[in-house]
Amino acid sequence: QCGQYSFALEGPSSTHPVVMGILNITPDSFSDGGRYQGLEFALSRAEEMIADGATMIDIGGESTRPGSPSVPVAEELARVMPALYALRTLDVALSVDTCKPDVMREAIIAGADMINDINGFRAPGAIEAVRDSDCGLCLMHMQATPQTMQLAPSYGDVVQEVIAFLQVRVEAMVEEGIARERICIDPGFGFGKTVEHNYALLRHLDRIRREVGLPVLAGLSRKSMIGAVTGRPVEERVAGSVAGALAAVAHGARIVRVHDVAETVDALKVWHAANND
Ligand SMILES: Cn1c(SCC(=O)Nc2ccccc2)nc2c(=O)[nH]c(N)nc21
Repeated sequence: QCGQYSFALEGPSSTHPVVMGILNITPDSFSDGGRYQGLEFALSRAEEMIADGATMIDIGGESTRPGSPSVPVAEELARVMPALYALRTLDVALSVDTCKPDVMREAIIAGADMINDINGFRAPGAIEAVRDSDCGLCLMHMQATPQTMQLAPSYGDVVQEVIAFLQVRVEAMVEEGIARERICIDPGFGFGKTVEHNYALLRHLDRIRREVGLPVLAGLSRKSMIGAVTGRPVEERVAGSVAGALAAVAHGARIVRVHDVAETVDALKVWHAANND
């Protein structure tokens, strides 16, 4: 199972970017109450995203909205693990979005193909939890914590500081025995950045890829950086998000994390046809 991460990045995806569909399983996505209906929903949503062309799915059990409270590990496991077991029968690479070493460990045992840690594997025990496996690891930049990151984001040179953070974290992981080719990097759009910071990072994504030397994952979908320039509320940000995904791929992203899979896949197909002979 873990090997599907590398497969997702090679094969047909070596020339085409990977579209990773977002599957939120936070309680409000169990809006109809029961966990079972939630699982039914998760499975049908995953099948829909695969049919629409997603080759990876990101399963997240903890909301990371600015100011959101942290979820106890038992609760996060109770949300993530049933979904992971339900989805691992599908022909798709599975990414689990968590910062907790205990959740990482269980997710890997259950066959997760990638661990997606918005905290850059900085929690005590996080690197140990993922070391003895071969699953992919997404290393994301965040300034401060979800509780404080949007209070007053500040940088001297945001691109240089994000590059430096990623380089230091990659070296720390390699030092602790993590194979470098398991890692993809992510500037963390919206995690302790102003709109201007986010667009500077997007414009210089290729420099980030070159200077850190690893595949880039970009997650702009429906975020406030899209809303800020379109004036659209979250549910009306599809066109802006698709444009953001194209821009990210044009600037070197290998994986784009999106809500609107069908629209993004179609746009990337046309983009590819227009830019590759
Ligand atoms: C788990 N996760 C998230 S959650 C935040 C989010 O989607 N907010 C949001 C969603 C919809 C509307 C407004 C904001 N963003 C990233 C990312 O950019 N990269 C990686 N690797 N993982 C990520």
